Amino acid sequence: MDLLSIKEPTFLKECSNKDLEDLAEEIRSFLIKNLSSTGGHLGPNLGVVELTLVLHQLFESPKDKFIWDVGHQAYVHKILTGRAGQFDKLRQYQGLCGFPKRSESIHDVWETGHSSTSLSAAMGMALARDLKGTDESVIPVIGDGALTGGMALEALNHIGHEQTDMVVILNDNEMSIAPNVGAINTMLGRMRTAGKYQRAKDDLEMLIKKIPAFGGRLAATAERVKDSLKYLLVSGMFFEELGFTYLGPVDGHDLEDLKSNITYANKTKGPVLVHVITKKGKGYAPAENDAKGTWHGLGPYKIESGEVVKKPGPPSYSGVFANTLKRIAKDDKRVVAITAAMPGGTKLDTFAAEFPDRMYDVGIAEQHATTMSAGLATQGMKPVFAVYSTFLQRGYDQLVHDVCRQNLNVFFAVDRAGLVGADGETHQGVFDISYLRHLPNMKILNPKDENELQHMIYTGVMHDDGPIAVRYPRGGGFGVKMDEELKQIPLGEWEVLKEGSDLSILTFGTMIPVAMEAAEQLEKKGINVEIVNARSIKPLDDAKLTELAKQERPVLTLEETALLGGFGSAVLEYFHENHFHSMVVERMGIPDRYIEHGSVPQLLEEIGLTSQNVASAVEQMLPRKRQRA
Ligand SMILES: Cc1ncc(C[n+]2csc(CCOP(=O)(O)OP(=O)(O)O)c2C)c(N)n1
Ligand SMILES: CC(=O)[C@@H](O)[C@H](O)COP(=O)(O)O
Ligand SMILES: [Mg+2]
Repeated sequence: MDLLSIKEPTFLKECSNKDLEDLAEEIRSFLIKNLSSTGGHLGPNLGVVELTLVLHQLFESPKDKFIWDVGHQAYVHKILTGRAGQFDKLRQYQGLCGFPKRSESIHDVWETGHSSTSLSAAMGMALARDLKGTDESVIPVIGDGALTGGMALEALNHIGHEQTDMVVILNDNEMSIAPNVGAINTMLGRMRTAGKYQRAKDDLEMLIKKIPAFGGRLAATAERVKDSLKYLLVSGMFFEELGFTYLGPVDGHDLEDLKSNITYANKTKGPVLVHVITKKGKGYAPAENDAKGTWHGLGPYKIESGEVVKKPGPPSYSGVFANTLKRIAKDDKRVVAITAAMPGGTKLDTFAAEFPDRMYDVGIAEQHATTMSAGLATQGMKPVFAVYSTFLQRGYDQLVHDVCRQNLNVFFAVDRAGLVGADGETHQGVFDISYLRHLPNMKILNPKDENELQHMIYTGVMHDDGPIAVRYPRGGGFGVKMDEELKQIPLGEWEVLKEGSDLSILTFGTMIPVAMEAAEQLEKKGINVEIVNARSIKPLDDAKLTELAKQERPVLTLEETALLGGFGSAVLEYFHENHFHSMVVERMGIPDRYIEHGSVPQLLEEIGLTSQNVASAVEQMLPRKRQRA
């Protein structure tokens, strides 16, 4: 079948299992071929081909609602709902989103990207259904990794209590990005190997019903026998105890097993959890045999060899972070590294290789990681929580209530700070300055390159006056020379990169090269601007700001972060609070909207964070300054 001809999934109703098997093969070839050029989340999607086909055959999307947790595994769903033709632009500027997107299709009823939200959203939809008296099915699909997220457990607790009709599909492939971790994963392991519990339970109930009723005593005893047998048949009846009917383990690549169990689940009152066992990367050997998580999400690759196309270049910021932390941890025994299910992305897996007892992967549990770090700090340890900017949002109250308010020495290595590109709206790391800066006791540093990063990592570890965050972008540095000796970067001290008297551009990190280019363009017009590396976001460099104010020097702030509450806001606040009311200040940064997927250069162009725009902003400011003179 030509996948590009699919407009709606209704054709699946007429498909035999053989048709579905053929379709599964086509979909796998389509994914392997297309993603070899575009990149994307190949492993997760290869694992859910049969599951997605069965779901769309048994249910009526969008009346029946599929909620894909994280949503990185929704490519098959997108193919079956008429979007195969858009995969050549997957995760590209103005192309197909890598996650469910309600503006893309009526079949995308819930947007995801961050983990562990599906059960809560599903509960909301199910309660609305019951209040409206409609009869659609609500089917969240959550992975074993996403199940380690606290939100998922909060939702299970509530759903089980309310006994709300819902079919929860637990897609268990024993993998998060890396191999899954935690006690729940271990429990699932026991369930994965246990027999077909549900059948045994039904048979048992049938048997008990046949026992002649010699009065309640025998029946009551039989009931107790059945309940105790549960614990024999399936270890850790975690879900049943929470009020779910547990079905499983189900072979997630066997169409009949999937159909019979999901059909049974949909006919069962109350919440049902179908424990589906899948193989991540199914059907493509390099992805199937992926022990580390390389094939979870990746760039282009060579199909035949499975060789990932590596772009040569300087070391990644994440790599510099991890290497520097290893160097410090050798002598500083206080250092403990923490990740929330991102050992590979943060490169803490390399730290764990050297210090296996001093790196903790807590699962997709940023809230727990943040407060556990606070606990470690109370005991004189130096916790270093490496976390993507966007995922640290998940631990906001823990940042406020546990870390900053108690002024504890926690070091946040905020990775993927700034635009990340292909992952789009849900992953852009553009809010951390806004959500960290206003917290009393928090300090924030941002390096101009990988050499300054290594010094800031050292500064972060040595800092012993409360919490500190060092933020750095996704990808590689500039290939600058790395100093031999590590030194501390003084907080509240900026660095003049280029002298100039007409106007000062205050900027940091990835925007410095943009400012430098703008300065060159302006010099050709006889305009001489100063460029300042405002590497200390909090505290600001008060002396420098006062000097600029006394000179009544116009100031342009430039940042690859949200304008609202960002660095430019801090500068404005400073001038206002110190009554420098005549200062001319303009700010350039991320506007008050969500930035979709695309390459970072394309997104910067769309937003207007380009050297040309910086140069024209400066030119427009200067006459104003002259007017004031
Ligand atoms: C709050 C949050 N933290 C971390 C991530 C990064 N992340 C994306 S997918 C993933 C693993 C998901 O594992 P699982 O749910 O089992 O899905 P699978 O990839 O195995 O299909 C992680 C940690 C995220 N998306 N959201
Ligand atoms: C879906 C998800 O959240 C992760 O797979 C994320 O896409 C990883 O991002 P990096 O590729 O920047 O590590
Ligand atoms: Mg998984």
